[in-house]
Amino acid sequence: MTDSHPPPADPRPLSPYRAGWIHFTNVAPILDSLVLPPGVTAITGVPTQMNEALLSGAVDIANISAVEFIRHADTLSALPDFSVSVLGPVYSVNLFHTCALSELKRVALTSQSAMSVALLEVLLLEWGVSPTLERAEGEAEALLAQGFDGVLRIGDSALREWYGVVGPFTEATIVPEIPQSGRGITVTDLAEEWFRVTGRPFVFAVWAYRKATPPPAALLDAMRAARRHGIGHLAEVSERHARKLGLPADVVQHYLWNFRYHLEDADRLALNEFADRAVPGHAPLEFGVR
Ligand SMILES: C=C(O[C@@H]1C=C(C(=O)O)C=C[C@H]1O)C(=O)O
Repeated sequence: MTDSHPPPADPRPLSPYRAGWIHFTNVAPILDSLVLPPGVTAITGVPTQMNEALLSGAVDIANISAVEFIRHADTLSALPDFSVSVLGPVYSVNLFHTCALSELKRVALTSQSAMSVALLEVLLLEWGVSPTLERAEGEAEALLAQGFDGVLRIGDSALREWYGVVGPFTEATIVPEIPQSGRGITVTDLAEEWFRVTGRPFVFAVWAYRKATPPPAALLDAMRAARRHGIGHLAEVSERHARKLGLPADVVQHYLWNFRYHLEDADRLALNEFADRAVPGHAPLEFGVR
């Protein structure tokens, strides 16, 4: 008699399972109330750090820049129903500039983001310009004063800087017309530009995992419960983050309810269109476990 056991019915690894979360405010409605199931651990960081953590194998699943999912579509799968997308403006992926878009010569890039840089490259083709692109950290306004004519910023600091340049205002001001300039600086929202060019949503992040290590069902259940709770308590989430960001709660609440946290057909079509433009020859995009 050998001491062999039948293989487990569910081949997904039970533990330890490692997650990497980009914990910008825009993911707060999913992550703030997430209770990790036993056997799952999580680290946090900015998009480029979580992209690297997933690709190097330091974590098994992460919400990563969608362009890295596209570039590594041969080894990565994405959850079929989670995303950070918008239809139209996003407010936190901004090009701050002091000249017309068609006259850009020198643009500072953020080193926190892969997705916004890839989106900017697609849009530069549309605008018919090819400025030099350099990584440079710091406040947009300071970099513009140092000789850059465009500065790309994302996430919480971009949201705060946008408000600082074009504010103060209330939610009532954003909806009919997004305030776009102040103090000699224009703010171009890259997701709004993508919508103007394609008429589609823009998918910034997906929850991707290496095909060999799909997430346990308990983690997916916990993520869906956390998302239901977060979206159901958006006013509280917004107030908490507004205090941290130093922004009015109604502006933060508008920022958050504007996101599409469920990846739907329109988002997949948009992701495929972006993939074909930004990463020609990419492997087919695969959406895995439910
Ligand atoms: C829209 C944003 O979304 C984030 C932007 C990402 C990127 O630019 O690589 C990655 C994940 C998203 O959560 C933002 O932070 O401003």
